[in-house]
Amino acid sequence: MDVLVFGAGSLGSLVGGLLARQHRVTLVGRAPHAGTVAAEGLTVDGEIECHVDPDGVTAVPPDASPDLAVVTVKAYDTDAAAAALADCDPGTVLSLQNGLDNEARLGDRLDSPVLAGTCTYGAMLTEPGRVTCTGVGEVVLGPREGGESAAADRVGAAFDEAGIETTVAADMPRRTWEKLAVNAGINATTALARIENGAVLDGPASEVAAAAARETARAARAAGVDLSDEAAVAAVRRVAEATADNTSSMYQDVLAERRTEVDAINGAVAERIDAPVNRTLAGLLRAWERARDRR
Ligand SMILES: NC(=O)C1=CN([C@@H]2O[C@H](COP(=O)(O)OP(=O)(O)OC[C@H]3O[C@@H](n4cnc5c(N)ncnc54)[C@H](OP(=O)(O)O)[C@@H]3O)[C@@H](O)[C@H]2O)C=CC1
Ligand SMILES: CC(C)(CO)C(=O)C(=O)O
Repeated sequence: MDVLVFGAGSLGSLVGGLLARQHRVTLVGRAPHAGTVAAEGLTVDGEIECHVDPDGVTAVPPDASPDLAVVTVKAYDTDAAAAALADCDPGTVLSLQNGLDNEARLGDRLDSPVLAGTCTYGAMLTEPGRVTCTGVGEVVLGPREGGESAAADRVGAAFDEAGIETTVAADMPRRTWEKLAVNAGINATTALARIENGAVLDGPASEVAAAAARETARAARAAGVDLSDEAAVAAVRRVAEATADNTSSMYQDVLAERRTEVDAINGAVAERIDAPVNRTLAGLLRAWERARDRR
């Protein structure tokens, strides 16, 4: 399969690197990483080790016509990704991003079928040309509106062939909302309290995380998706246990003084229903981002 990964930072480099063991892959990322990949290849280390030779570029090549485009930019860059992909008319598009509405935004702007995906692999770009796999997880993908499709089966088979743990699912709307509940519960709570994921399992942070997850489940049900409060809270606890020592991506963003994905996570919940916990978490993170922008 001819695969173009749009947004070759941490996750895109890991997924693209693993896919390159079996497929022709182009990583679209930033300098100097893209140049190093083009000149010297990409090294994957950590829980998976390999060295592969994908193409590395800083823009979608004018003659690109990929069978699959995997979108791995941060949620706030999704519209720009869609604009950049419009000209190359990918056979299928797959979002592996966190947050709500990424697939809808891509679908609104592209003619290609857009698949939803969730990913529990952990990735960290450590230097140009090198990405560390910090956790082997699973990719779950399927049609964004649910059900089955030949495109989802093809992409699932291609990921499988490359040795990526993959499930093709017919219930992506529920799974996307469940992942949102996990991120709504863990990310902002850990970023604001400056704690590792495991600290939401008990103590003062646990009720904040559970309340944010319950509100997310309520927003899911308002959108016609069957996600119970109990399932959402159980998912937060399961992930917090499995990633107890992790610094969540939002906490990492705050530590590095980077913009966060709060708008697509807690903000997306608070936009849909009256959700005081998510509204407060989003408000505090946005206040921090505003102060950061002014520094
Ligand atoms: N890292 C992880 O382990 C996991 C991440 N995710 C999700 O995956 C998504 C990506 O996360 P992550 O990989 O950590 O983020 P990164 O910031 O590491 O990667 C995104 C990359 O895309 C680049 N990019 C953005 N716009 C363009 C463009 N127009 N052209 C070329 N490159 C571009 C960014 O560059 P720049 O920063 O210069 O804009 C950055 O290098 C997020 O939604 C995250 O929540 C999900 C599961 C695990
Ligand atoms: C699952 C979790 C919470 C792992 O840290 C994550 O997706 C993130 O940090 O963004």
